[in-house]
Amino acid sequence: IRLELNVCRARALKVPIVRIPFDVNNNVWVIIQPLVWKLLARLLPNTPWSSYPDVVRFSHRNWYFTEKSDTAERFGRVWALVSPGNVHLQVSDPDVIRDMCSRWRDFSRPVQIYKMLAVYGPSVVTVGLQDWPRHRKAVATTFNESINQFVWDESLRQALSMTQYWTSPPSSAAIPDMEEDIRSLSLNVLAATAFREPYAFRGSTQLLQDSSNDNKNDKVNNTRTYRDALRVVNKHAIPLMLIPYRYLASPIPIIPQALARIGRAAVSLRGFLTSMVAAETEALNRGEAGSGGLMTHLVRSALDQETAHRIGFADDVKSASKKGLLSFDEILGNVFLINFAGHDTTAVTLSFAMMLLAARPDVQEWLHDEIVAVSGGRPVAEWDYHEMFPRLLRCRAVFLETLRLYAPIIGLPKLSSDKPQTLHVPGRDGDTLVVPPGSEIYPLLLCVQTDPKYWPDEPRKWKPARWITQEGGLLVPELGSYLPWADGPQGCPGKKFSQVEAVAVLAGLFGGHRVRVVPRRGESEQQARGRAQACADDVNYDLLLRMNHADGVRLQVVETEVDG
Ligand code: HEM
Repeated sequence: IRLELNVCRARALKVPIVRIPFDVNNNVWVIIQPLVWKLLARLLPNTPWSSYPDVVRFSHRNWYFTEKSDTAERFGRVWALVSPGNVHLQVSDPDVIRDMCSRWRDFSRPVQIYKMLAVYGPSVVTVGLQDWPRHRKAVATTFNESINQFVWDESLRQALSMTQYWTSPPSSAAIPDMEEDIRSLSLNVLAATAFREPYAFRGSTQLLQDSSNDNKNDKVNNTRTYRDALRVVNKHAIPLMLIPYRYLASPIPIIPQALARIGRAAVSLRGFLTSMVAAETEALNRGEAGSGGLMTHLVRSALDQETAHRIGFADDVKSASKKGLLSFDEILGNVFLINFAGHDTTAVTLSFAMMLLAARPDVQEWLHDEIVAVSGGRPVAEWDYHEMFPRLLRCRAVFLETLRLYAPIIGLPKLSSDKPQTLHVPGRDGDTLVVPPGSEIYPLLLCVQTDPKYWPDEPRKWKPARWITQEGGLLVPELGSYLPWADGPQGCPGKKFSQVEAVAVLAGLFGGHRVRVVPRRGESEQQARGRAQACADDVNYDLLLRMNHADGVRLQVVETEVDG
């Protein structure tokens, strides 16, 4: 009955409708659906996914990825996915998406689904419309060119250490855990950028060794440094979002040891952050420069200048809000958020890029030629950010193309305000769509990013070369047709940060090395590469888009042979 009531609501909008029996985000369905798909594959082996009826295809949580631009062809640029839970309007018109992103008050982010990210306090993604500009102003000022310069230097340093780890035994035969190593690298870059304090790279096997030594020495916490605490907190963010860390860390005996350990790491992280924020505040009060990291910029943009000498921060959220500043808890909330938003997004994209590059030695060659030409054979320690980053267009192309097809965030839900909102949608009656108050609307990023109208050259193929124009510059996609970092005032402030990190890592690695797939017994090199491509296309979307079985393809990094 609820499904049919929702169908009636959707019909009133005069848009094509696809019915599904469960809301794709329904918690029970999220948990049981992998089993359902496994069972289906077993019962009907070799049945192509495209031959299933819509009711099956659109009940899959990954339908954005599997359908790509087909929905625009079949249903047009605005249509509705209707379940007993809700009507989800789907939009794949670049102009309409940009219009919605710029009208952030009319089409806001549904903050209630991000509330759980407020582990240490409110942040730019958890507060309502009224407080959002205050948070955004403080967060946006932290991202500047001096930070990018540091990200470049640190990412190169980490990439060299990672390459050394990958080319030394035991990893030289095959990388034990490529995804985990790239996550470590990305975490080290973020941790170092916060306070301009570098950390040594530790590969997955070294981390296992560290943790077993800690257990032997009875160190229950393994959070000796800010980076270690951040690693545990980021890795176990989901339990921390569900249960307040104070409860996990409390000495209640019924709390399992594993959870208690996570709780203690969260308490340690708060302690590190508190003392670091205090140090930055004192430096400011003494008229000193501070560390110059992300944290210095955040503290300075959020600090209450009038009372800095006395208490450092506006006392509470209310007084901070009156002055347009951030309270202490809000600063901690935003530091956590920046770390959370900036860690896995870049790391999973780099992991996809590694897998795809392993499948395509020709693209590695293409990258290598550019890196050698731009660096002029100088050692990595002399690679200058301002001189090299703008010229490493092929490295940037690999990252941009990976984000086009494998964007880590593929759903950007919007909620229309409490008044009807009009959108200009060409081709509809009167070229308008009136969106009822409180409607959920989803811009279909992967649909526009694979639409042949905007990406005419084999849009579903991973082809980094499409980003290099005939004049040798970087392609500027048609407005609204490429949105992995979203768009408008609420778009990602870490866009350049992530590009600088990714380009440095790719240049640092592929300047002198190649990655290859280790073939299975009896498998040809060609078949092994096909397996790497298939692995990149076998994905799951939990918090981010990830490969299901990256560990099923063994990669090896080898030094590039010098000609002659
Ligand atoms: C490939 C890498 C990245 C991608 C694809 C990405 C994507 C996005 C997207 C799509 C949003 C908007 C989310 C929404 O509206 O619901 C966003 C927001 C945000 N991102 Fe990123 N991001 C990346 C890297 C980073 C990095 C490296 C940082 C920081 C170091 C960062 C910090 C943030 C923050 C703070 C926000 C919230 C902005 C606001 O609400 O005003 N991101 N990101």
